[in-house]
Amino acid sequence: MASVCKTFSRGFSSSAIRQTTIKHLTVIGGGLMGSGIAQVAASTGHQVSMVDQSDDILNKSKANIGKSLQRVVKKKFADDPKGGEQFLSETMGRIETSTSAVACMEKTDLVIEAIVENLEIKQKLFSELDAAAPKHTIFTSNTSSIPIGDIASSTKRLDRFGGLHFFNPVPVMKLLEVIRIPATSDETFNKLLAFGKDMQKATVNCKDTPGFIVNRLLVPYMIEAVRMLERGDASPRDIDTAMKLGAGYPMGPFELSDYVGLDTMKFILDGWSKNYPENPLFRPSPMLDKLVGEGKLGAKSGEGFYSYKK
Ligand SMILES: CCCCCCCCCCCCCC(=O)CC(=O)SCCNC(=O)CCNC(=O)[C@H](O)C(C)(C)COP(=O)(O)OP(=O)(O)OC[C@H]1O[C@@H](n2cnc3c(N)ncnc32)[C@H](O)[C@@H]1OP(=O)(O)O
Ligand SMILES: NC(=O)C1=CN([C@@H]2O[C@H](COP(=O)(O)OP(=O)(O)OC[C@H]3O[C@@H](n4cnc5c(N)ncnc54)[C@H](O)[C@@H]3O)[C@@H](O)[C@H]2O)C=CC1
Repeated sequence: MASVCKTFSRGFSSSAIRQTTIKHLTVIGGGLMGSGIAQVAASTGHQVSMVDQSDDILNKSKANIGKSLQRVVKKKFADDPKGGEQFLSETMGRIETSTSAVACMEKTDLVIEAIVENLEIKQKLFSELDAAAPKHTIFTSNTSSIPIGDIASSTKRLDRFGGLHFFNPVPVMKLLEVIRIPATSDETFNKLLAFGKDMQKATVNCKDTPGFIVNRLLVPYMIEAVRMLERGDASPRDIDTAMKLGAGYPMGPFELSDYVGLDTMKFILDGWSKNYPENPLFRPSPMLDKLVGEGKLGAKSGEGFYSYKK
């Protein structure tokens, strides 16, 4: 059921054959991830409703999308400023904002949830959406660490539920992990894979196992970096330099922590510590608790392991 998408601009597969019939999606959460997902969805021709808790937050999200799109335009339309302007205004024009997720359900084919990493809050949201959304609407979560099955259990549409795990920054990172729970139908899973292709991401399939693929490997590494600092083995700067120059990572673990957000890291650690109390890897981190307690959440708050204040 492929259809030709005529709205793409140059550099974004103007002749691409759309893989799915997902035309409208609702992205819930306009933070780091939600704004990136909304941006890429709109720039690949989808109509997007982006939802958050207040118009203030949504205005900031739209401003961030505008800045990120400028970077894309600078690169992709270096020799075509008019084309760049058109791409930017068409993309922004496909994004509408709302403070009510329920109000967006009527017209939506796909929900991507990217709110705070807390099971109870995600379940409450999805149970409300389940009552409001049309039968065909597929629900997904972008959770980093919560089992998709636990989130889906708050709904009656387990066959139309899956995980779409994007990576930060979404406009740059090429990977999308597509997760199925045992009840996810083949039809739903195939639609999610096809949607990933429409988003111009490379997809990998994964069962609903803790951390999926990337975070199963990344989280222990990040935890050990913080433990090294807590033990006084080395400074954040030296650990970051070592991993960049010695292991070829684009960012060291402390730069990446600040980029991901220390509040999100704490939600992940606390959640896994509750779910796997026997695993010493997930014991609380006094340093992380202190920083988050002081409101030092990383780049987004101006300070984390490093300072970003100008
Ligand atoms: C004991 C306690 C421990 C706590 C335990 C918990 C641990 C939890 C950890 C797990 C976290 C889970 C998060 C998750 O679920 C999954 C993730 O997303 S993990 C993060 C994955 N991301 C990365 O690893 C990013 C690595 N970094 C990079 O790739 C680069 O540094 C980055 C692209 C961010 C920036 O590149 P850099 O060269 O440094 O800077 P430039 O500014 O020059 O950018 C390069 C290039 O990219 C373009 N660009 C950058 N950002 C954007 C953007 N937002 N929008 C659009 N374009 C962007 C920029 O314009 C440049 O383009 P050029 O054409 O090259 O000029
Ligand atoms: N930060 C990262 O690098 C990555 C995060 N994730 C996951 O994505 C999700 C979002 O993370 P971030 O974007 O980093 O968080 P964030 O803190 O930047 O943004 C979350 C947004 O959700 C909004 N929100 C909270 N509750 C809401 C509700 N009930 N309804 C509507 N909006 C609500 C907040 O106002 C905030 O704007 C989390 O599940 C996280 O684990 C996944 C991949 C990478």
